[in-house]
Amino acid sequence: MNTKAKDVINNLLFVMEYIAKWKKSIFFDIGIYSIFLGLSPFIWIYVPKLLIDELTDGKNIKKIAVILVLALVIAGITGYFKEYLQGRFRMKMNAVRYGFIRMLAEKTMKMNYAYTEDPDILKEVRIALNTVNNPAEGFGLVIIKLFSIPGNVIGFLIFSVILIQLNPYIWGVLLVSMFLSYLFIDKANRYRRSCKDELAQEERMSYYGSSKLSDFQYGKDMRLYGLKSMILKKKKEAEGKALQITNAIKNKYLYAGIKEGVLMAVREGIVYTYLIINVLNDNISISNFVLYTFALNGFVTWMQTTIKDFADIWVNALYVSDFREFLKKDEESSIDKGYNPEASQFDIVFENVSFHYPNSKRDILKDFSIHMKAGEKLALVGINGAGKTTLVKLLTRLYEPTGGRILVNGMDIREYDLEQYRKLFSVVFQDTKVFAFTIRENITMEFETQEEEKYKEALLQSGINEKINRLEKKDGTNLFKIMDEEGVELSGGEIQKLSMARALYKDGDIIIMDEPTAALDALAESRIYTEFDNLIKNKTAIYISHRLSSTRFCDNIAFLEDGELKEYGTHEQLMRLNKSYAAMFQIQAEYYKEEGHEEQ
Ligand SMILES: Nc1ncnc2c1ncn2[C@@H]1O[C@H](COP(=O)(O)OP(=O)(O)OP(=O)(O)O)[C@@H](O)[C@H]1O
Repeated sequence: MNTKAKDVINNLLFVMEYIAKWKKSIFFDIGIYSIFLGLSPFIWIYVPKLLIDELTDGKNIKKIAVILVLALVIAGITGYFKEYLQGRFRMKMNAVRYGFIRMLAEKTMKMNYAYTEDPDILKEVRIALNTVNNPAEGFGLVIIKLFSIPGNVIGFLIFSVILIQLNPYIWGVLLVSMFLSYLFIDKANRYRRSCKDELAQEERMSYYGSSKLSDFQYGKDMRLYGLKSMILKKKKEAEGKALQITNAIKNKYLYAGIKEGVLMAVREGIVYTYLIINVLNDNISISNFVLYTFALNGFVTWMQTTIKDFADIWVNALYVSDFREFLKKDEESSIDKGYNPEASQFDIVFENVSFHYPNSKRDILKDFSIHMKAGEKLALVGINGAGKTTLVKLLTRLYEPTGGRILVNGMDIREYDLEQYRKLFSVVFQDTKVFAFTIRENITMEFETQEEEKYKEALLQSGINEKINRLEKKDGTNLFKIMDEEGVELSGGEIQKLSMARALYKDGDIIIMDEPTAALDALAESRIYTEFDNLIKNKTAIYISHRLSSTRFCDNIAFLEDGELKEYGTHEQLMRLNKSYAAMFQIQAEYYKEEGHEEQ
């Protein structure tokens, strides 16, 4: 068996495995539906023959009426059940498809974070999404075809028996034409599949454009910088290319259709000539002529449907490969040994750590070493782009060092169970993201708040309670108007307070604050400074800030320059050293004196 056929079979087994897991009853529905589908057309093949026989020979009106009524009742019942089963099946098919969508979403979340900025991987995400998102493609189509193929095969076999009785050669002609039809459709299907990467690329650009145009968070920049026309142009260009690709695909199917039409003319010509000659020579009765013509038509329709079903299931089962390939992508923990970081305090060691981002050769960190004792509060300072946030990303295992290692309580952080390890951290990011959920949900990140007291304390300590108290629905207010027209938008400072509340509620054992007060007003900032010890308690903490006055309440200061640790010590030691840190501090102090804010 060639590898493609093996892939198709493995993929079908994969889909069936999950159907069995999530919606076993589908198999029962398939069985019943197949019987109805396979047998129902025979009513309309045999009924005309029986009627003609009765009309020409028996002429028994009662018998004719019984045949007709029985046929109509059976046709009505089978028709109803077919519709009913189809409707039921579609619902179940969607339930299974949603399962695969969830599987994809979970995988994307577990995927190595570095992949999220790799354009090739993003294209693969798009392709995998296409495989699950559209019910008429990929998984959806495979499941639908699994539903109809058995019935079609039953019908095909019964038609074959009738036709072989007529003439095996005629049946042979039909089979050959069926094989040729399959080749025509398969060629078009293969062409469509060969376009998937290119199409996904253009669709991604088009989707990016639509999502940004309709995302009100981008609205300000777009309006003020007149970005709308540029984005629309890029989107239109991508859509134009996508249309070109889909048009070329459509033409391939059109061409397959023309070839199929010619084939049909030849096939029908041969078969009808044969039948007519036999009727004229009295080898076939008129009622059998009718039976055979109906059987022929039925067989051809059946054949076409079955061929299309097989060709569709073949190509769409291959799309399932894209999805499965994506599931195999590296997850975040390369040497995860599943250790649980159990302790009440944690020390952190960066040991000769070097790092460059994927797709970039520039070393952001160079041989960086530092030792933070358990409970130590470290201020990380340096100019823009020095590598401070990158250090945090490495410590929280969003990226892995390209050289050296990071130890927490003496163990290489990659050996910890990732989920348990991440529970250690309460991080306030510079660019915290909030979701279109309630304020409470945005803080607790839980469906139902687990610790009410801790939650209330976090609201108070972060200062976000003042905003909440002014809202009619308090912390039940939704953010943004995307889901709720009464939703609110928070200011930059309020988002920062929310982010602080989120970190405090999480109550991680290691606290990281990356510019936590950059958007806060002077009062809110000073409250964070005075409350700092109370907020951090005896936990290990990293505080990144350009406001050097904030470094005063940290035990040590690490001054980074160009990815290297240039100065390290207490504020007094670095001031005595009188180098870059001291110079920076003096400049800020001067400014504050001039502005009339006495810093020291
Ligand atoms: N995903 C990325 N891919 C490539 N380069 C990146 C990426 N993220 C950051 N960088 C680069 O890494 C360097 C260090 O960035 P980082 O955010 O760590 O600096 P920082 O010291 O926190 O700066 P700031 O004070 O402005 O916040 C920057 O030059 C930045 O351009």
